[in-house]
Amino acid sequence: MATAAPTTFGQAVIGPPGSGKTTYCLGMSTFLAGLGRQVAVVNLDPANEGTPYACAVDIGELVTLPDVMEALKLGPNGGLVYCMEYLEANLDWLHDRLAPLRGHYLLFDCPGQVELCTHHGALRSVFAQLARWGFRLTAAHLVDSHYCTDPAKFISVLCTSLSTMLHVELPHVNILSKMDLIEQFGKLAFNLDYYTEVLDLTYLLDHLASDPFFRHYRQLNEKLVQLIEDYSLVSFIPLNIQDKESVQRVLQAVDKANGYCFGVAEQRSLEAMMSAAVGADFHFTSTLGIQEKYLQTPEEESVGPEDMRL
Ligand SMILES: Nc1nc2c(ncn2[C@@H]2O[C@H](COP(=O)(O)OP(=O)(O)OP(=O)(O)O)[C@@H](O)[C@H]2O)c(=O)[nH]1
Repeated sequence: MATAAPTTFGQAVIGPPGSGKTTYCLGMSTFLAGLGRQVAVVNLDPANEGTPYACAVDIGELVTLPDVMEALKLGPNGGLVYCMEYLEANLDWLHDRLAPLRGHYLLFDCPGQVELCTHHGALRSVFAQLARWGFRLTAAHLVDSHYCTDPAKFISVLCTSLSTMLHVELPHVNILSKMDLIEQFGKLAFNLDYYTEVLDLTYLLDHLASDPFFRHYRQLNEKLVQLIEDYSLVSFIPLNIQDKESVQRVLQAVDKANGYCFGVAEQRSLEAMMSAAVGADFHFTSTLGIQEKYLQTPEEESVGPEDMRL
């Protein structure tokens, strides 16, 4: 009698270019290996030339962006779309490469082109096929946290995150990456939990209206914000990939989303179910902790750099 393939859990790591996907795959795979999970990273980004992690499967064996651009005289965007359509048409290649990795915990490093996750069909159909083959993936969607410091950019991040959630059709965790750099380009207008919980965006609209340029677009922004609030799906988990605590918080959310925490392995069942039950509380207190770590308080701001020296 044929034995059933072991359930394979993992993450599809997606997000705009430069949001930190490859760095996340390296950091998360190291963290998971430390926990004792048998982890493997699959590079599905044909633009990645040389990855910092050891690749168990590399799309570069099937198709590369430079080859496609040269052969078909396409630019980088058209080339990437073609590569993903090529992968979609050659899923048996992926199936064969993944077969020996059944039972591993898989991280898929995906290309960053935004339309692949918001409206183009190729990547979505790759994910759908993976689900049919029994891979239980969570989409780990990274966005650069410094967008929080600009209300207009934050609204567009919310729109992109929402359409990605609706399009990709996987259990989904939105992540604000590079928390250590959040205030690199300006101060946050509100506490961090305002941006992570996404509960009431009216204040953001008011803040935006103080800018003479955006005042003219108030109605448009109102409608966008209303759409995001009506769906009530988008929220974020802050991450600094160098900080183990924040990597662990992301992993908890990911494990909850794809059901890994309810599995039989590890001594985790009860504890994991409890963490699922108190998730809302935990998330709130953890955001406060992160705020204290990475954002300056008004008192600290009033102290000059000399005063802060020990
Ligand atoms: N300070 C800081 N830098 C980070 C963090 N995560 C990623 N980076 C940096 O951000 C830059 C982009 O990271 P990548 O991992 O290449 O981003 P990517 O999303 O894979 O980029 P593409 O492959 O172009 O889509 C690199 O210089 C990383 O070192 C973080 O948590 N903190």
